[in-house]
Amino acid sequence: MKEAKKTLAIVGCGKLADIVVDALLSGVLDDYQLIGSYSRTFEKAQKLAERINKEEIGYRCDAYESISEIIALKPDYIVESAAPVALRELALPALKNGSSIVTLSIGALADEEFYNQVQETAKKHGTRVHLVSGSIGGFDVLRTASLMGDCEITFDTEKSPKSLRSTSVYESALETDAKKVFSGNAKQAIALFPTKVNVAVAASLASVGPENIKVSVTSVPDYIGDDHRIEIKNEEVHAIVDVYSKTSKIAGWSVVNTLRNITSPIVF
Ligand SMILES: NC(=O)C1=CN([C@@H]2O[C@H](COP(=O)(O)OP(=O)(O)OC[C@H]3O[C@@H](n4cnc5c(N)ncnc54)[C@H](O)[C@@H]3O)[C@@H](O)[C@H]2O)C=CC1
Ligand SMILES: O=C([O-])CC(=O)C(=O)O
Repeated sequence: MKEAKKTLAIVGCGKLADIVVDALLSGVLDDYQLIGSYSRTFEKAQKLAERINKEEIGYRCDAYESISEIIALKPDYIVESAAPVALRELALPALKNGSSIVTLSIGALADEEFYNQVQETAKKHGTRVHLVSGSIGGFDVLRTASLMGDCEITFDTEKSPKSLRSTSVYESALETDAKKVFSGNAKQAIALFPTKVNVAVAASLASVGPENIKVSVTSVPDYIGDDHRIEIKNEEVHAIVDVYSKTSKIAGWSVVNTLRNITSPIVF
């Protein structure tokens, strides 16, 4: 018997959400139907819903004006592609109401109390939170190496000063001189760059925790894209996961990959 399609809603209708819709429309996510969208700006949610509706693919997607309306829809999965504050707002009520979450804004989980509440709520209600690989990868080796025993892990990012312009570390000298603009742990990093180092928190959650990973961010003039270099060592294993990406598209595609994995008979 053919399984019923899973229902999906998206919170945060920007560049990465658009990649999920591209995948839905091109048939790469045939096990899902996108039934609801929400974004801080209602027009963006409407625009995303219209992309589904104009194809006349046998169901409708509606745009909503609040996270609570999305939760009330009770979709099987909610894709969060907004910002850590949105994950904070939606996680507990959604998980309680029977929706699992696929999230990009993993930074919200650097707060241990929130992490524990999310974990307990999901467990109690039979729901799950999927942390996507985003702009990095290698969660398998990070989790496995840290299971084996004591390990050390570092996370070093290179970015262009352009992507730091909206942050407190920005100074005009960054346009001409390379500079390490942050050095600390993942909890401190996400507090300083709320939507730019979700990856560092993700790597820490897969290994030693947000306060025990050494994170640095270096600004490099005219750098195009982002490079994230993760290095983990224990007594036996020494692994380096280094992901360069020209744009953040890889993060959108990682949501698609996770959604496919959820319904796949063969699971990575
Ligand atoms: N884990 C990872 O590797 C990565 C994670 N991210 C996360 O994904 C998020 C989305 O990335 P993009 O699509 O590139 O950003 P974007 O700026 O193109 O789109 C985000 C959309 O969400 C909306 N939004 C922002 N805050 C919101 C809130 N509190 N409630 C509802 N809607 C809200 C914005 O209005 C915008 O339409 C980022 O903010 C970041 O937190 C981004 C890149 C990589
Ligand atoms: O795209 C990237 O390189 C990383 C990023 O924005 C994040 O982790 O939030």
